[in-house]
Amino acid sequence: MPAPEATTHSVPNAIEINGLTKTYAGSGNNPPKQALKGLDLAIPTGSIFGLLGPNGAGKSTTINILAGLVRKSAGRVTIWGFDQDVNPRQSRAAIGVMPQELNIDPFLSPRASLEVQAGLYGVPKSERWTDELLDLVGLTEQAESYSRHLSGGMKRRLLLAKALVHRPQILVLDEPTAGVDIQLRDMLWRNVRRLNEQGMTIILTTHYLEEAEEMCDRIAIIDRGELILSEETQSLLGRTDSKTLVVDTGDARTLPALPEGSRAERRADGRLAISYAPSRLPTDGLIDAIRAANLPIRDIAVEAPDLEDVFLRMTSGDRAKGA
Ligand SMILES: Nc1ncnc2c1ncn2[C@@H]1O[C@H](COP(=O)(O)OP(=O)(O)OP(=O)(O)O)[C@@H](O)[C@H]1O
Repeated sequence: MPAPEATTHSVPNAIEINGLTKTYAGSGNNPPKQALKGLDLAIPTGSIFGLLGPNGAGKSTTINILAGLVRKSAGRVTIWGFDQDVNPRQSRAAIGVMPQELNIDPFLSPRASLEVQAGLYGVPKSERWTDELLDLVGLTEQAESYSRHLSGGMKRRLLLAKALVHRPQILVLDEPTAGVDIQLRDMLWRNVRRLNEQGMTIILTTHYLEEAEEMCDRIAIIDRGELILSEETQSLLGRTDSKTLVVDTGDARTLPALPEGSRAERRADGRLAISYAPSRLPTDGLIDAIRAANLPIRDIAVEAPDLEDVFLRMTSGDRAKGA
């Protein structure tokens, strides 16, 4: 169990990372690799926090340092108010990590795996919640089977349960839905939301930007070992100040005269697409212009930018092109 002091106090930031640096030693022909270059990051208590970045950005390195699996080269990591270097036991007790790899002992049953894990964290028998955990992740029926007989999805469920044995305040999920089916994904997100509602801070990495947009209230983007931004998801999506008004004008194909600052084109399906900056041009001004051009409006929709647009603009791809 977490140390008593870890359970009774609350902190504004579940995790604080300051000047975090990691250089992996080189080997053979490979030079040393600086994976993190002085990362600063605060993860507010109670959030569902998305850590995003292109391949090789340093996400796994960050998570593995939080989990105590990789040693940082420099910097400070505070977990639930406990400095990892000063109070390693308490900081470890406050966090549970569901790793990417399916690292499960094939000869233990799910129940035994959870009991062993609880033992590793020093959870007294009277405080274990093995049955509840098995139920939570839908493994009650398989509780006594050999883990090697579990499907990939079931192994992932078991990893989630293992991350929770010591009732951590913070749950970290590293690419939890990579390659999983929709059913498992839904189970995972239902549980994540429920745990978050009960007060648990959730940190996840994902390659699925739609998923981050849907699940996370706050998102940090890192790239090449540096923080690019850390913002509320909504404000991040508002950053691009660009929307597209899409109008079905039936058979009419002319382009209307539009206010300055907007741009119209016909899409392959014949619909009129007008891109504009909502902060400068109100949508109804565009609709007036379409009416003034005597174009029928059969259907109308406004497309807002999604996280993918923001992400591509903020990370290496576009920055390298000078965008
Ligand atoms: N054990 C290691 N030894 C040497 N270099 C490493 C090691 N682990 C990671 N790296 C390098 O550090 C950089 C950051 O890797 P990391 O796995 O943290 O990125 P990531 O953002 O998680 O990427 P991905 O999305 O591909 O998992 C990469 O350039 C990677 O090649």
